[in-house]
Amino acid sequence: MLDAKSRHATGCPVHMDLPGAGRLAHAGADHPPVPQAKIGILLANLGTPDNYDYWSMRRYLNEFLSDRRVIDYSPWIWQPLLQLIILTKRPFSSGANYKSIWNNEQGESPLMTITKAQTAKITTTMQDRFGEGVMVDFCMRYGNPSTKSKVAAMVAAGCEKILFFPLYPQYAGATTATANDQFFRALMDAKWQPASRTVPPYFDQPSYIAALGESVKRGWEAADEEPEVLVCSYHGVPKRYLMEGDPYHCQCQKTTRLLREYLGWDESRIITTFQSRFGPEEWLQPYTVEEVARQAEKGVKRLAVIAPAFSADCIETLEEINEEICESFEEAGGEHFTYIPCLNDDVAHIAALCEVIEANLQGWITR
Ligand SMILES: C=CC1=C(C)c2cc3[nH]c(cc4nc(cc5[nH]c(cc1n2)c(C)c5CCC(=O)O)C(CCC(=O)O)=C4C)c(C)c3C=C
Ligand SMILES: [Fe+2]
Ligand SMILES: [Fe+2]
Repeated sequence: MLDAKSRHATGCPVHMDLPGAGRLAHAGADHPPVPQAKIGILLANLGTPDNYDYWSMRRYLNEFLSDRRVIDYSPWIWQPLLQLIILTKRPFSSGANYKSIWNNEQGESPLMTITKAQTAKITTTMQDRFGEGVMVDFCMRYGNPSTKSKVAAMVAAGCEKILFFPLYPQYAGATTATANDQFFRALMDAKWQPASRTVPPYFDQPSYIAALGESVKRGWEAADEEPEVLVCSYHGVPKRYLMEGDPYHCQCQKTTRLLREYLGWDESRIITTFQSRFGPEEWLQPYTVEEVARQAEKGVKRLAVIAPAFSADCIETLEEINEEICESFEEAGGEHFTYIPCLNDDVAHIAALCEVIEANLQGWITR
């Protein structure tokens, strides 16, 4: 009869160091199942409501706007304002905006549909390169699928290493850092904690800039008449965050410069602006909605907007840029407004993201 130690050794793939399929689960009364070792690549985006009704919107906005990386006021002051005023009104107005862009066929928001498409394509590329030992999935910082549930699923599937990739080209505390915080919180629950890495911002990756540049060229070709000015509209943050050391503003400015250099344009044709201001504080300037009106007042008739901070089209691009910002330009005398879509699951974008992933897998796996 085997004693406990040798029973463990007979079945446990880690202990026995069995190669390949030999690692498949041994389970018994005296040992948990141990799956084949894998590397997990977990993509992360911001999150989106499950639906556009009041309660779905309220749940989502509550989680989002209670995050102190997003709004850093003292909870003693902020929470009463949020719970009693903002969350009684905003779920209705934001819900109506979401309804206008909803993917009714799949019953989800565009951000969800696009993130799924990106994940499917990245999975194919990564498994072609590295085989079945690599597992790709996505999670959201707010709402579903939660970061916690996806980290738990990767650990249960045998991921002994996880590469966590927040899909924001530019770093911001309100996006990249809070996604990473949530990832590390999820790891706190793991008995067997995987080795983990987070992917740094990739705004200066040449293949990302080239993908943006090619999408601008396509936008120029598709426009009825060639636009005179390109506005690079980034999601805003309070100006105070820049003054307190957040590099987001600088990385946005540099993205525009690299894009301009890629296109070979001079500075008069391309502008950096910031959108989606929220609350009474000053945010990064110039505000997109005001700048497009100023351009029209200066005589610009044909203007294009691109949103390089978003890896996928979402409420902020499909609704805010295409409607509110377009209206502001046209009301001030502008005639042709072109919105250049986000890179989404475009071939060049997927190739750029896979290049970033592969660079960050160095030392863990090679082709
Ligand atoms: C209130 C403060 C906010 C900060 C700071 C902020 C930063 C920030 N956000 C993104 C990307 C996205 N934001 C999205 C939606 C969204 N953002 C805020 C507020 C702040 N964002 C709100 C209240 C909402 C919800 C919609 C609304 O009620 O207006 C989304 C879209 C999600 C979707 O479902 O489509 C994205 C993506 C970045 C990149 C950023 C700072 C760098
Ligand atoms: Fe936002
Ligand atoms: Fe700067």
